[in-house]
Amino acid sequence: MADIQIFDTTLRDGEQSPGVNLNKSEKLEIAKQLERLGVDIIEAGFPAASEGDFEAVKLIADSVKHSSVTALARTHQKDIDRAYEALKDTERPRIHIFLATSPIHMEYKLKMTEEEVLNKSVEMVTYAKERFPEVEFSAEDATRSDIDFLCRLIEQVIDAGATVINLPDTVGFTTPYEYGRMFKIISETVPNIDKVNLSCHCHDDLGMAVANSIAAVENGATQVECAVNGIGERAGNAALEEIAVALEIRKDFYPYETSLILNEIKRTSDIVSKLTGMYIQANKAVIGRNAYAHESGIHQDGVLKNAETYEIITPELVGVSENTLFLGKHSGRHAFKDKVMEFKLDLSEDDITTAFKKFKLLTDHKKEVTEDDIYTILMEIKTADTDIPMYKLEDFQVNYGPENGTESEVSLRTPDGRVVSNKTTGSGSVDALYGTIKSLIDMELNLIDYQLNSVGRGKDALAEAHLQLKVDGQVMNGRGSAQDVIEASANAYINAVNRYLIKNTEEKSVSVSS
Ligand SMILES: CC(=O)SCCNC(=O)CCNC(=O)[C@H](O)C(C)(C)COP(=O)(O)OP(=O)(O)OC[C@H]1O[C@@H](n2cnc3c(N)ncnc32)[C@H](O)[C@@H]1OP(=O)(O)O
Ligand SMILES: CC(C)C(=O)C(=O)O
Ligand SMILES: [Mg+2]
Repeated sequence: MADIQIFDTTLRDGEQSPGVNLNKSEKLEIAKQLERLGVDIIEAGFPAASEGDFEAVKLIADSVKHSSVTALARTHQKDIDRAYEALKDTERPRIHIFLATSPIHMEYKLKMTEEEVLNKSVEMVTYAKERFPEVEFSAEDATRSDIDFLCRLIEQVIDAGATVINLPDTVGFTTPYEYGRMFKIISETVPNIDKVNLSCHCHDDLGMAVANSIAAVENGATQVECAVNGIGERAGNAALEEIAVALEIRKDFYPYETSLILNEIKRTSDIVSKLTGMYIQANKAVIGRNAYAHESGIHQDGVLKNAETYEIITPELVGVSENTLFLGKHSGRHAFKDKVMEFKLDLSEDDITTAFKKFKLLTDHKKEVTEDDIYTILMEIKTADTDIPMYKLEDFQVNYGPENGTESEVSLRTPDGRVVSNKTTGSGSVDALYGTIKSLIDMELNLIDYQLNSVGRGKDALAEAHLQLKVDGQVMNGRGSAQDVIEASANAYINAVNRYLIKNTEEKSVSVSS
């Protein structure tokens, strides 16, 4: 077993990032990639929070084989029962129970005394242990808790059957020295601490989540909780890729092994970024676009003479490669399939046929089809895997008119198979287009956020639009790509509406059958 267990919370704490809203198939794609990355534990969600979360955790638990799957629960029997229902068929189930231990959380949020928190924790760990072989207990807001109370509580929940004790820095308040000292005190004071794995869970409010996690490891933590691209509540969680690469590059200093397959990092980061719509800043450590670029003359000169003058991480280590050319206009299905299999996605023959058709269409317009383009196509196919009737863009036209406004005409196929059309005017191309689509859909639609990016470089790069749309009061993310920016924008808008239909149809069918 590796010295440090990697507990990935991208699908739970990561999904708590404002505006992130993944559906079941998107969560499954991310979970499978986390498994390929070699994470030890995947926190798949919070089953008691919603039917959608329950379904996603169950799907992941039933599909993932090489990582342990866990789910979050409050100290309520019904949360633990719900987690048990979702996880019971996975090979290595773990429950993750939490309760806050800081004075401010106990007094104002929970309205409980120290003794009540202690007794409830013991009671629920005991209850969970009758159902799960692995029980993780988190003392929420541990870094603002009284250390003597924390030690007393930890000792008792270990006696009740906890196998992992997590000490979260819930509000990103601590510093490396202070957090390390807390782990040291707990390791030296709690008499039965050697029976459990100690875990850290850091938030990045003061920009110290990764440094704090490493300080915890230096002081006895054997599990690190983190999220891909550092996503998570508020400023996010400690970034998995930064912790993994820091431990690897500085192994002279940190002699700890993890079971991560480092050259899967870039692929994992790309999937998470694409599906969550959370873009990665160019200068982000390890996976940012500029992380391996050398701009200034003296640096370029040094790198040409010896790359190690300015490069401590090689791009290959984390799977960053030149965005290589894919196949061309004259490629056949066999060669295409061979190349596509290199992405290691779980693709059916139907998926490959659909992807091949889209690839051929693209080669009609785009001179250079890259791996990124194909990846975008494959991700769209993988995550739109549903029989639920949806809206489809049939045709559109936008006529830019600076004086009388821009005119847009759109034809949509509705979920019940009709084709509806309308023409409206707006203040710009996207405004006009969205106004027309909105007029064709009988729901309350309000655009909250819209972003446009290019996939890859060059004038014929694919455009990728991401947006947030309030659909009948629920905030939905939408994503669309196309070679044309207007078409990508239309696809993203319709995608958000369709995601709403999928979410609500799935939730309805679950509550009818349960
Ligand atoms: C630090 C973290 O990341 S914690 C995880 C945060 N994640 C989430 O909250 C997931 C999304 N949440 C939800 O969907 C909802 O909040 C639910 C379904 C979990 C609960 O919804 P509701 O029942 O409507 O309660 P609401 O969210 O308003 O308030 C939370 C309640 O849980 C209580 N609570 C909070 N933490 C815990 C805990 N660990 N154990 C037991 N009760 C808790 C609060 O005190 C409050 O109780 P109250 O209603 O008696 O005042
Ligand atoms: C639920 C716990 C582990 C959490 O996310 C936090 O305290 O930040
Ligand atoms: Mg957290």
